Amino acid sequence: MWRIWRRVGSLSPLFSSPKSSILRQAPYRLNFLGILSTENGTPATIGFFSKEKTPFIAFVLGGPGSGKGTQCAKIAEAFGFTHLSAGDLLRKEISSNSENGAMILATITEGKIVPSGVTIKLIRREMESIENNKFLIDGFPRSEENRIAFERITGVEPNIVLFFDCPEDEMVKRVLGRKQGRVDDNIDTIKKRLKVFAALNLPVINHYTRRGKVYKINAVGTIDEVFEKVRQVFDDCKQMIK
Ligand SMILES: Nc1ncnc2c1ncn2[C@@H]1O[C@H](COP(=O)(O)OP(=O)(O)O)[C@@H](O)[C@H]1O
Ligand SMILES: O=c1ccn([C@@H]2O[C@H](COP(=O)(O)OP(=O)(O)O)[C@@H](O)[C@H]2O)c(=O)[nH]1
Ligand SMILES: [Mg+2]
Repeated sequence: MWRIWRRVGSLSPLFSSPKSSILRQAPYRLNFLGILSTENGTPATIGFFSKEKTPFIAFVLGGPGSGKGTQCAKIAEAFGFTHLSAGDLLRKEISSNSENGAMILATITEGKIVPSGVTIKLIRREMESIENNKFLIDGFPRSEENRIAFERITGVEPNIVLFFDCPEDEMVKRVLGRKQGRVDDNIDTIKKRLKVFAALNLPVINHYTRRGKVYKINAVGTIDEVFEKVRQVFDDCKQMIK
């Protein structure tokens, strides 16, 4: 059984339940390759959804500029995770002139959300090609539709969700100071992204809060100060990270 028990710590004010299961205990599930896999593993599955290879997944969420990417880089280094930034994967698609490139560019420029199928395909491709069992999925899911599609396609839920909680004025300041040449790092797009965050992304965080999976982290402070709080979360979760 894929059942784990989580310690409840002072770090996790959003916990609604002291225990949760890694996987929803569905009678069957589809793996990334579309192979039907039963609870007891028959027929044999390939990829992540065989029991031996089911990865530990942390979704890393928060508004634009809350520090997701910065903290993910530090978590990856300190705890051996593979960092998958959904935004970076989409930007790579744009620069590789893929068939969806123009649509993705227009969507990002407007601060809207790329269709779930496109983003999940990119995440899936990375997860299948990387030999690691610990993934940080940064900036995804950004809507309930994203979340439901991911869970339907993979048959799994994230083990934990980090939520970087940051005041809007601080997020705006950080995004405008980012200087990475991004098409969406301008005041007009940021305003739209903040609205999209409140309308579509917060419901995802609320959903996982109800599932007892969210670690809410105050994102105000220096990068190192924030990372100390993040480190405590991952130290706390060591038992459940394979
Ligand atoms: N704790 C922090 N304090 C000040 N600036 C930060 C902090 N964390 C990140 N930044 C800076 O803010 C900008 C946005 O950070 P980033 O990690 O890209 O956020 P996100 O991925 O959530 O949009 C970057 O320029 C980054 O260097
Ligand atoms: O799952 C995702 C992740 C990103 N984006 C798009 O890519 C942009 C930039 O995302 P990223 O995570 O890079 O931004 P950040 O929050 O780090 O500033 C978002 O505003 C969306 O337009 C998306 O559509 N789906
Ligand atoms: Mg980012």
